[in-house]
Amino acid sequence: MKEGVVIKSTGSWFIVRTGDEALVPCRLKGKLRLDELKSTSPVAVGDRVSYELDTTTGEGVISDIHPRKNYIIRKATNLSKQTHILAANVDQAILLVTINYPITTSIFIDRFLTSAEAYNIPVLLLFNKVDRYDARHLQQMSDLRAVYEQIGYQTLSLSAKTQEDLEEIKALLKDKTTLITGHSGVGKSTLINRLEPGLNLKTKAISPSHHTGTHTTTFAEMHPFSFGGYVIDTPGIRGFGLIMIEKEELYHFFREIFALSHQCQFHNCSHLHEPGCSVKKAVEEGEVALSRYNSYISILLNKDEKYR
Ligand SMILES: Nc1nc2c(ncn2[C@@H]2O[C@H](COP(=O)(O)OP(=O)(O)OP(=O)(O)O)[C@@H](O)[C@H]2O)c(=O)[nH]1
Ligand SMILES: [Zn+2]
Repeated sequence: MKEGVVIKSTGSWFIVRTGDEALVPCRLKGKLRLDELKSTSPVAVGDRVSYELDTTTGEGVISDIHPRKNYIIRKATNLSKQTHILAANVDQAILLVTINYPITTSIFIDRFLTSAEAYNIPVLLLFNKVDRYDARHLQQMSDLRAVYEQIGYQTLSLSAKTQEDLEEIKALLKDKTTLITGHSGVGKSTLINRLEPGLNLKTKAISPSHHTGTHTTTFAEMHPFSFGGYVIDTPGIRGFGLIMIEKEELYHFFREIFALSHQCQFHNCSHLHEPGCSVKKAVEEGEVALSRYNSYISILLNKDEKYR
């Protein structure tokens, strides 16, 4: 029996990378396929697996998935009840944000942070395209960075296109498995190519016709860094549905709101309109960012369906 890490999945075929860096095409053993009926594919990139190698064909059959440290799931399609495991065993995530070209909204950021908080995955917020910003954009960026730094998220700004020195980012990625995400066109492929020039991921100018088909299931892909570690690219994924989170629990994943909630008059306070709500008081006093509170309300009241 051999072992390796799944670095690519098409749903029925998997590429497994072994300790000696060989890439083995694998299929799933029949029994594993039937097991998790609710999932469109029981194996995801980042999974550690055992497989039997057929030495005549060079192909493997995956017989066992090792226990996962964590995993990220989303709905298989917007309409489906089936889930889709996007990635497993993720150490951290990078959310690539652009103030403009394209605009990344606060609600989009907060939705992602909420998911990551629920999965217990640390997030680094990287603000890209600083070379293109005017004074007003730069001010917006530093305001936004302050909002997230204040609640304990690490932020950095960069230009994936023009910046010479990316050592600070490399050091943060080294020997870890990092999921990278962000709107289409924020520069994910550009950044990954700069970090690992041999990969040659396709980049493209932003087009008005977005690939937002509701019936296509997107698979993530994992690329090894020559300096150690992996990056998981999530092409065309617009966001992560918060499918595991009950409304009553949502505030647990807004860390600064959660921290204040213990002081609310009612232990089951939703922080909407209850008297004696310490969260609303903190928003009024400017201690909790209004944008964060608004994101909380939007998600709670389902006002941002299109960001799913
Ligand atoms: N000016 C400037 N342009 C950038 C920067 N980073 C990326 N771009 C450009 O933005 C466009 C989109 O970049 P991509 O790397 O394809 O974006 P992506 O996030 O991979 O997009 P998807 O693959 O659709 O998810 C390309 O034209 C890049 O050259 C940057 O730091 N500054
Ligand atoms: Zn409250």
